[in-house]
Amino acid sequence: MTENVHPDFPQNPAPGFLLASQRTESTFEEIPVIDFTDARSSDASKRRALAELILHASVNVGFFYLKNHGMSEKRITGALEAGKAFFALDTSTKMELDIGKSSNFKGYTALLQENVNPAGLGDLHEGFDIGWEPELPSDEDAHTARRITDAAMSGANVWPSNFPGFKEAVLAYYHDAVRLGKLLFPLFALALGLQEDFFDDKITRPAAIMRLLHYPPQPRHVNVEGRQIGIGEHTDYECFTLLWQDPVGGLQVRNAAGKWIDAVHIPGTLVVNLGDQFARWTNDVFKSTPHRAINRSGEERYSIPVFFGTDYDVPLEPISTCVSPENPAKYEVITAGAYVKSRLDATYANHAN
Ligand SMILES: O=C(O)CCC(=O)C(=O)O
Ligand SMILES: [Fe+2]
Repeated sequence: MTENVHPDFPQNPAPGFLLASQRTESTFEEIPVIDFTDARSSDASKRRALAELILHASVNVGFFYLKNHGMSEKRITGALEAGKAFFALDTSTKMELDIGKSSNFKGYTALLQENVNPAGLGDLHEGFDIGWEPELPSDEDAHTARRITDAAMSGANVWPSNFPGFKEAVLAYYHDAVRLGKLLFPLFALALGLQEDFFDDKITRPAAIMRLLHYPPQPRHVNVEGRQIGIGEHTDYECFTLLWQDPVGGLQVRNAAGKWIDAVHIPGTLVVNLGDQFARWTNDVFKSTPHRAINRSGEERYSIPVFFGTDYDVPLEPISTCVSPENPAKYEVITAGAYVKSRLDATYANHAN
């Protein structure tokens, strides 16, 4: 035990240990801000202290802001501008990349085409989705064997033709985000009382899905009891999400008392939230918290989530620190890929138009 680490944070926790951390009342009013500087520290006690902050945010809120995350502002602006230019194209050009035509959930989602909340009438945003793409050809060679067992939503990305610079700007952001995600996994492992490298062989070709999102202003007459909003109430499907949002605002997080807490824009930060793969893996010690977005600003809103799952062939087996004889595993074991695909199928099958 190092002096910076809380005594409740043992190095070799027993099975069931983290069940004691299960939140009972997530009536949070604020979303914590966590400084990520120590993620890159060579001092293990600093990384463990950071992991402890992440543990608390994960069991009590399911959301936190990351500051000093290290992502390049230039790349963020590049991806944002690329998204704005893409969404400004005419609808027929965008519909050439219609996600509905894709067998692996890649491409363009028109306004109201998606519906994350089955009680909703379609989500008031348009989007552009990509999945894994290697940064260097050698990344791909190293994982050829894995491709064979990949789930249905892996496979080639689609890109607009005659649109110079778009693919480069989007992929530059994507690879920055993947690097950041790969730094977060070891911290979540430490937070769960696991070896820091627990996820390493499970994220060789991570199921990182990136979306460019555009939320037009909410028309006043359409807000039928919240049933047609920017993105309806939902939980995310993967392990965690890294979200960049512009200053327009509109993201809200629901606490256990049913109160919507604004996840306001904090300059220089990214929002991290946990998803259902982690909830399943941790037997609900990490809970994925419901959230939604409503753009009431009267301005256009843009955001860029990247959803981080493990490699698609990894089974979501409950983690030992989160299971005990009194609290047996709640969820059936399923591969990460099969789980995410089932959720994506539902999202696109639900749409109201
Ligand atoms: O755009 C946002 O602020 C939230 C997006 C979101 O929750 C999602 O895409 O899952
Ligand atoms: Fe979400």
